[in-house]
Amino acid sequence: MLIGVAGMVGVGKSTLTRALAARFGLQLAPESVDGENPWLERFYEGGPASMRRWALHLQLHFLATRFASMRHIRAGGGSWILDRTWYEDAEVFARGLYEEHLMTATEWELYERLYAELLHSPGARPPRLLVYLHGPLDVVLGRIARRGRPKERDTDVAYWTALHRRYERWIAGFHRCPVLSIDVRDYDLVADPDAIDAVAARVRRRLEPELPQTELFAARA
Ligand SMILES: Nc1ncnc2c1ncn2[C@@H]1O[C@H](COP(=O)(O)OP(=O)(O)O)[C@@H](O)[C@H]1O
Ligand SMILES: Nc1ncnc2c1ncn2[C@H]1C[C@H](O)[C@@H](COP(=O)(O)O)O1
Repeated sequence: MLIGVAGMVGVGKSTLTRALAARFGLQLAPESVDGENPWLERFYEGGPASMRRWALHLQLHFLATRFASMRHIRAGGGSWILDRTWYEDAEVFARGLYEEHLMTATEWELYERLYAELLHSPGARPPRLLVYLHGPLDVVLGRIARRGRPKERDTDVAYWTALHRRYERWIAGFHRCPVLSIDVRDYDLVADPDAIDAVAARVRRRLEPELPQTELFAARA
């Protein structure tokens, strides 16, 4: 059993992923952002020139890390929740960098070839459900600012605006697994941790038709 949580940077994925993992007793697969990602700081640190310089390195890092994590998950079995999916890496971020001329056509072709191969791996079986978090750009920008990762705070708003638009387009055409879309203005886990109950109930309702003998949730519902 695998649930993916998807959405724009800063929208609230990690916060919700942790809360759902605790609520349902799922194992959590976090993203590779801090210590073990040597490319992210370099990517952000000098505006478009740095992005161009480090885009392919960063994309290969995320792709390799995400698929390594999926191999580990599939090998171990059990019930998992993912903080972001490989679909977003490739279809939102990497494609966006290419279309905005921050990756060359040759780099994109190489990346795409590798991604197409990885999609055939057992790790790439789609999640049972994708929980898609969305909210207006100003809400998301406010959260990025408040979270306070320095390099993100200093990144031009144009980058976030384009990414936000890409996310909206991407989810509109996403059909690889069932999607539960949640407007992040509907709950506030920071001010009210009990708000997880309502969100968890929505997730459970979406999963139940597919899990008649509930392999998950029964004990904790
Ligand atoms: N439901 C929520 N209501 C209000 N603030 C939230 C909510 N979820 C997350 N936040 C805050 O927004 C910021 C970004 O959340 P985070 O979970 O790190 O987002 P993501 O993983 O999508 O980048 C954090 O400061 C977090 O405390
Ligand atoms: N595939 C990616 N390409 C570029 N940047 C990425 C990718 N995946 C994640 N990121 C960045 C965006 C944020 O700065 C951090 C963490 O993302 P978040 O949505 O806050 O969990 O990594």
